Amino acid sequence: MSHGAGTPRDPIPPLLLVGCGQMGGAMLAGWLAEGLAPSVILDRHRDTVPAPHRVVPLAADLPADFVPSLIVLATKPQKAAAVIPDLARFARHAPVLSVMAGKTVGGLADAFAAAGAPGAVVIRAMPNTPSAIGQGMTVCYAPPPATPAQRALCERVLSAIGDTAWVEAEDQMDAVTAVSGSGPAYVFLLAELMERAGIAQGLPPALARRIARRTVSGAGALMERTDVDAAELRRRVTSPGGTTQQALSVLMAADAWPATLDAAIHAAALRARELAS
Ligand SMILES: NC(=O)C1=CN([C@@H]2O[C@H](COP(=O)(O)OP(=O)(O)OC[C@H]3O[C@@H](n4cnc5c(N)ncnc54)[C@H](O)[C@@H]3O)[C@@H](O)[C@H]2O)C=CC1
Ligand SMILES: O=C(O)[C@@H]1CCC=N1
Repeated sequence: MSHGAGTPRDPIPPLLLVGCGQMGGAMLAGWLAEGLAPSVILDRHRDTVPAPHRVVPLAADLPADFVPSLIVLATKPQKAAAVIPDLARFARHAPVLSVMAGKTVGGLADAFAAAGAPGAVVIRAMPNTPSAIGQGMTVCYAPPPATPAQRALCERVLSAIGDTAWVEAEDQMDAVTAVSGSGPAYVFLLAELMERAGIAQGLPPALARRIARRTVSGAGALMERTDVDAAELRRRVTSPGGTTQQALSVLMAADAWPATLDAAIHAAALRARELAS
């Protein structure tokens, strides 16, 4: 997130980023754009990072002299057990920020303890992919052992790539995951379906694609710049007896979007709970 010309900030503290796929890569892009202290990325599927950062394919290749301020865990939840033993030596000195869906701070701290880092502090965050352009939404949860300084460190790192919020109850992270973690996919699906429907209505594919994408991004940008409720912004498009009202009578039928989105978000939250184990 830009902090304005003429107000240079210290770089984001050095990170050990473990897992640099879709989400880790999106966060890294955001951090690189904001200025990141020399950091190390562990992922055998990532070839390069700009200097002075380093990428290593295997935990055995992690530089012995590297002292990260924060370990960002961004592998799939199913890989957590495999990767944690290699990170224990770092977790004795730096907090761990897990962005993995479902995985609880207690379960992760236990895994670090079993791997030889009994005092490891794990903080959870649920970011989303617009972090790549500083437009992310990240919600965090810190358990009681986390110090104010450790919370502030996570806030510094995550606020560099978008908006942040904190919850006091860890079980809310599953609902957050279902709304804002997975949420960009719902919005991209909307663009996809609008494009397809435009083509079905006879538009040239390139034009259908362009107007669908621009409508979604323009509506998002408009919402970003106002506190007006989404429902009111919707009403402002809806002329009585006009075209939008006809469309919304389909979309807003009780068994249409209201029920569908509710069921979708419920399913995602349930899945997050399952991923805990
Ligand atoms: N994709 C998204 O939009 C979001 C994902 N997340 C979370 O982020 C995590 C990663 O998800 P994605 O980036 O989508 O998955 P991904 O599959 O794109 O990335 C995972 C990366 O981890 C790497 N990896 C696997 N084993 C490793 C190991 N032992 N050491 C180091 N790196 C290893 C893989 O090579 C891969 O690049 C998941 O836990 C997910 O719940 C959270 C919010 C949003
Ligand atoms: O689909 C997933 O499980 C991850 C978590 C939120 C977004 N992607």
